[in-house]
Amino acid sequence: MVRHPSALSKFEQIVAASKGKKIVMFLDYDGTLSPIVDDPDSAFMSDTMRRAVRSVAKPFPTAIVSGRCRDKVFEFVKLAELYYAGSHGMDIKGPAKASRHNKAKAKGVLFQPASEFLPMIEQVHDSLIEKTKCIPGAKVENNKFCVSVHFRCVDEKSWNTLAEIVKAELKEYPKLKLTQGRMVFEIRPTIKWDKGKALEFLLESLGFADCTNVLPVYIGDDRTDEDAFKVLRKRGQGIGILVSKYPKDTNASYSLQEPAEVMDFLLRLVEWERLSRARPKW
Ligand SMILES: O=P(O)(O)OC[C@H]1O[C@H](O[C@H]2O[C@H](CO)[C@@H](O)[C@H](O)[C@H]2O)[C@H](O)[C@@H](O)[C@@H]1O
Repeated sequence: MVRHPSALSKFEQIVAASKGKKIVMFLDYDGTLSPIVDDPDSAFMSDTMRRAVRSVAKPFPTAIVSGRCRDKVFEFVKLAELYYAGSHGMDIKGPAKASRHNKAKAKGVLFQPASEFLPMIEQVHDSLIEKTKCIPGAKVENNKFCVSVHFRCVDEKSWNTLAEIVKAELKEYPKLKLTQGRMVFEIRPTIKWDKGKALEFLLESLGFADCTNVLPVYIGDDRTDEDAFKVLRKRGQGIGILVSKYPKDTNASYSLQEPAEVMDFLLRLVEWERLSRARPKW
């Protein structure tokens, strides 16, 4: 498998592609801004990473796109000036306050294409809490429009049993589907909506629909981020960056090894923007 070039070593190539264009940043949370840890409730973001994200969001409109529910990812990130797309893009909200990025339409935008699924997701969540009690280490997380069933702390011998419990539950809900992330089963509505659609929705809300003068940059580590990388490829516009230590099959064009490198990349972008503003234009 090919290792995609490092977004740090190809930094000049990336910023050259942004000439005459507005960069819009899209950042996944787990595994991208915070390191992967055993307990999903302890996936804290460092203060230095928070400062880097805050700095990048000043010159560039910035969105967090996560599988987590929006409120929870906001509790971790704590930056009110950002856009948030929680539940794999099914819960989108813009900053309440006006900023220089948000044209009237994007300010306070709220979009929840799966709201009819709320009661069903609640039911599945409650039922899976009961049914997985017999599997030590299993953790069921309510992500509002989806449910995550974690097996990172489950003995490998019980992975199949847990998968069977989840699959059996889903048989009762044909309108829900099962996908897999990093040591987690993700239960989601079957609607045609994902992180890629959320990216397109946010670009449109920001006033960049059908524009050629925009360069979306999406950084993510998980399978669900591939939907966004695919959208960028299809548009022939934007930069997809996969966070991974190992070569993977991906639709991204560049890679970064871990959250520490993501932070370096964000800070380099901030510095490049500062210098390009200061440079005389003749
Ligand atoms: O789209 P993301 O922001 O990357 O969210 C995807 C899932 O991330 C979380 O789970 C993952 O990170 C946990 C903490 O490091 C880790 O324990 C778990 O094994 C990973 O799968 C989150 O808890 C899930 O709800 C998200 O769907």
